[in-house]
Amino acid sequence: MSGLSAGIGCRGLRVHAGRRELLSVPELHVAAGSTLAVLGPNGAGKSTLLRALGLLSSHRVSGEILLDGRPATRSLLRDAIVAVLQRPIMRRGTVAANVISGLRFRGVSRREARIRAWPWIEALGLGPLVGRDARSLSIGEAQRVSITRALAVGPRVLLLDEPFSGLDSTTRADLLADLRAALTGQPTATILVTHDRHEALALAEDTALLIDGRIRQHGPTAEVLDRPGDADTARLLGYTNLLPPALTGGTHTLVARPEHTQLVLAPSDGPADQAHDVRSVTGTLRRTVALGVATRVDVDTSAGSLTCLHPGDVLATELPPIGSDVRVRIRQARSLITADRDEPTETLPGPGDRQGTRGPAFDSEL
Ligand SMILES: Nc1ncnc2c1ncn2[C@@H]1O[C@H](COP(=O)(O)OP(=O)(O)OP(=O)(O)O)[C@@H](O)[C@H]1O
Repeated sequence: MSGLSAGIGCRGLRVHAGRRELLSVPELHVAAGSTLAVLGPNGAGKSTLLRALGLLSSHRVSGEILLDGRPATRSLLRDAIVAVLQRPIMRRGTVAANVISGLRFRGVSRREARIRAWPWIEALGLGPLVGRDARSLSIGEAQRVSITRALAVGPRVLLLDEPFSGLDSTTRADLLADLRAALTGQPTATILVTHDRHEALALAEDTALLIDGRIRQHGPTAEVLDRPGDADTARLLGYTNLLPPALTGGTHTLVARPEHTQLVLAPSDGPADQAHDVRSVTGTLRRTVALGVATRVDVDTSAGSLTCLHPGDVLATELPPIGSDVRVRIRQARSLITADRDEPTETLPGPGDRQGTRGPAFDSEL
């Protein structure tokens, strides 16, 4: 492999449906032994990218798919790639039969397949389920079987098309952790497509943000998730409050997460009233929604709407009436980075805010 980088990638990849360009990726490489998350909203082109990488697209595709640095053919890719889809497909028979079926499909004898699959069955905790009828499994169990089947093949390339999206949060967290552990040290190049930044954080060293068929940002996951480059990527990453200079009196557009944006409910809530203090903006209270674990408060400002999130239940008596003039305090915000990435990232720890301000935010999903 001298001079060629092991893994999968593409060069000048473009996908069209009729005249519409669905995807344009000038260059992408996922090295053997590493995981890339492709994070994007619905319709961004994530599945289009996976299908194109497997040369399985039904659309017009141009450019090169590279396997270990060389242009790949469909048959080379068929041998190299295993895909796990959003909905697990279980064949008739037991869990054990399903796990070995990927190897059997590739011509491995039943005996050899059992020997090779067993460490993966153990690693993914499927031991107690091996004798079960695979069609009687819950969706979480079936997805675990589907991932184990893929890993047992020892694929050079593993494509994961939102396999965790139908799972409850505990099942998803457990499976993500087990998969990450299982992939560690393996020579597999893995691509996870997802719309969930928490999955990217849990599984992938690197993340690419895909919006409208183009990669807007690409780099180490923690860095990409915490440094939105523009309003679209900020929204994708949970920085849904946009604070232009006209609103804050500052010099850069800032973005903030709802959980770092709160109504000033009492004077003791902090010194948020200095002139031009970017931690404080004014607006009109539009509505409040009790979410159980938090109270959401929407505020209209001269530059659009802001969402505030207060932990726990805020009593109605503590909240000003709808239509009141209110002040909103921004406890942490980021400057949108520019293309040259030299613009300073502005982080604003609020008074008494002891949270770390670097690194990805492990905030709750709203
Ligand atoms: N035959 C087609 N003609 C026109 N547009 C198409 C066609 N097939 C797909 N598209 C469009 O391509 C875009 C990308 O679709 P794709 O399924 O790759 O997105 P995605 O990021 O995987 O979305 P999701 O998260 O919703 O699955 C979408 O806007 C979709 O409407």
